[in-house]
Amino acid sequence: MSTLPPSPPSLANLRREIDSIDEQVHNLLMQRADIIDRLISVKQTQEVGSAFRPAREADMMRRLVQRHHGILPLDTVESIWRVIIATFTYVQAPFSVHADLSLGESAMRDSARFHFGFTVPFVPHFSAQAAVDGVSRSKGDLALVSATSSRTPWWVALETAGAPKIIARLPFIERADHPAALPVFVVSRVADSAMVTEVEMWSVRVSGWNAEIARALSPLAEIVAVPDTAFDGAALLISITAATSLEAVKAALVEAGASLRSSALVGSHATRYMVPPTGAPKT
Ligand SMILES: C=C(O[C@@H]1C=C(C(=O)O)C=C[C@H]1O)C(=O)O
Repeated sequence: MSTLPPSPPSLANLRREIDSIDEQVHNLLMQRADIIDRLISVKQTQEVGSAFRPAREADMMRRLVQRHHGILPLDTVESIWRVIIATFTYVQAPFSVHADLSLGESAMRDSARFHFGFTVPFVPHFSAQAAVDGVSRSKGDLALVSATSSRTPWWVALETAGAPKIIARLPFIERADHPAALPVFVVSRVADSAMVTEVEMWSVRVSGWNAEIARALSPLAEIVAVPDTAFDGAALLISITAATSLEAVKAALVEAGASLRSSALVGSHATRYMVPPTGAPKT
């Protein structure tokens, strides 16, 4: 005698399961929000510029990727958590995101919306300098500027004590097919204790800058350069990772024929974190 195969669950039952999960997710988010009041007083959020904590956020995003599995796309989980985290930061201390649109509007807008959602106000600017000025005038706003190219040496404005600093590089989780892949620096004022110092960002001014020197330096460090005609030189924004040192980069600059005029630390961020493209075959 053959037994009948178990009948598949009804659509109505599956929808009841989904409704129950949605309710739990919503309740948990409201519980998460209930913690904010207590967090504000413990963290003294109001006293130090932005409530944004780059070290904590980079760590949370990495753990999210590490525990994620299954058919739900990583893009979706990452964007949901970016909106959760950015909105909770905003609820602690309202801030705006000032974005430089001068190098292309759509990619920058995608990055801002992916990383900060639609609740955090978006303020468009037509130069990196203007976006950074917007942050300098504010208490806890953030600026988003390209991390790979620039028309002006906007980072020079970060050299003074009390000026905002580069605090993060987005996306936190890099991959070849990232939906908001534009490499972006976040500039803001945050508590020193909240900074990640794995990659230091240095503003270095040199004279005698040319394409050959840029080529000689490229294996050693990532550099954004803006020519400075007054000194036949350049304003450089240099990433110093654990694999190199400012001294080594300076020595290579001099070796290649440039002379150093000044250097100043203008921020730091977490080590870049790469995952394979979504759907890439496992190796
Ligand atoms: C909640 C905090 O503040 C912000 C919001 C976070 C969140 O919602 O998880 C995480 C880091 C901060 O940018 C915190 O500092 O822990």
